[in-house]
Amino acid sequence: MTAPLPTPESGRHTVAPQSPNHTNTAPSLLLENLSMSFGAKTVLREVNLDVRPGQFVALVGPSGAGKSTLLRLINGSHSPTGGSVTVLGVNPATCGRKNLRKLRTRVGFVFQQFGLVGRLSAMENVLMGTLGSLKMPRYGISTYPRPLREKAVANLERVGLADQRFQRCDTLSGGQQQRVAIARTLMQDARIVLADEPVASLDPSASLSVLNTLKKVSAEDGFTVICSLHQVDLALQVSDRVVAVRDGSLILDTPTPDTSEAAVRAIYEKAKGRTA
Ligand SMILES: Nc1ncnc2c1ncn2[C@@H]1O[C@H](COP(=O)(O)OP(=O)(O)OP(=O)(O)O)[C@@H](O)[C@H]1O
Repeated sequence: MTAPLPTPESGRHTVAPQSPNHTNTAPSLLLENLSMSFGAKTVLREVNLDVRPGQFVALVGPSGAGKSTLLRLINGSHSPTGGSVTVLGVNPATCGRKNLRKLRTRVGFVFQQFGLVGRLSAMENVLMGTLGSLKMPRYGISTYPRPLREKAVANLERVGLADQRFQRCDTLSGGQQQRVAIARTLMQDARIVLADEPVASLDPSASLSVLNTLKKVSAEDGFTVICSLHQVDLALQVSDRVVAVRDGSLILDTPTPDTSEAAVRAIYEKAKGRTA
């Protein structure tokens, strides 16, 4: 059953589709009139967005549109020059260092370049996802508490890599490495995962496999995903909702079933036309 859509307020992109089981919960992410400038350059303009728990949002838009900046604002790596970000009920720009550290344990990040330690095994990289919650640094798998080791194996199983757990990460394929990075994020029990072009360096088949893995585990655990992607076909295959940014403005916010590949591709074509 599809949840009814709220009536959009005039002039604002507001709540789009909601996860059917989470219709009355607080948003995972709320952006209100969010603006960002670097010096004289305005990169984001008055962005409004309300994302409910469990949604998989594909963030699309041409190069330079402001997608990574948006993810960095959500993560608290940048402070906005206007408006506000509320993530899991917390404003990362004003919550203070201690609360920001706490918030980041509940916000996972998946990067284009995986962010793994190549000379370490898949298992140890996954265990490193728990370091934020441990008091002491750890050296080697056996120095992690047993329940965490069991959880790491379970998470590697969930992403289809239990058999490769002792393999060095730099000997895994790109798609496998990104699935290790997802398993590492699962160790945090994150409630929201920000993925910045997670499949940009992978071939189409590995890209689909990684995104399907992310979708599967997010559905199992009920966490929210905000995933920037340039591959329009993949964005439409895996997301519940498509949000497009162009020149720093949010220009499309729609349930995925209500849009088409042509409509999303047109956003890129128009940008190309302007710079041609
Ligand atoms: N720290 C910074 N200082 C100055 N300008 C910045 C900074 N970070 C980003 N920008 C500028 O902001 C604009 C948006 O960049 P951003 O990386 O957010 O775009 P994007 O949509 O993620 O692009 P891509 O798809 O190519 O990754 C670009 O013009 C970029 O040069």
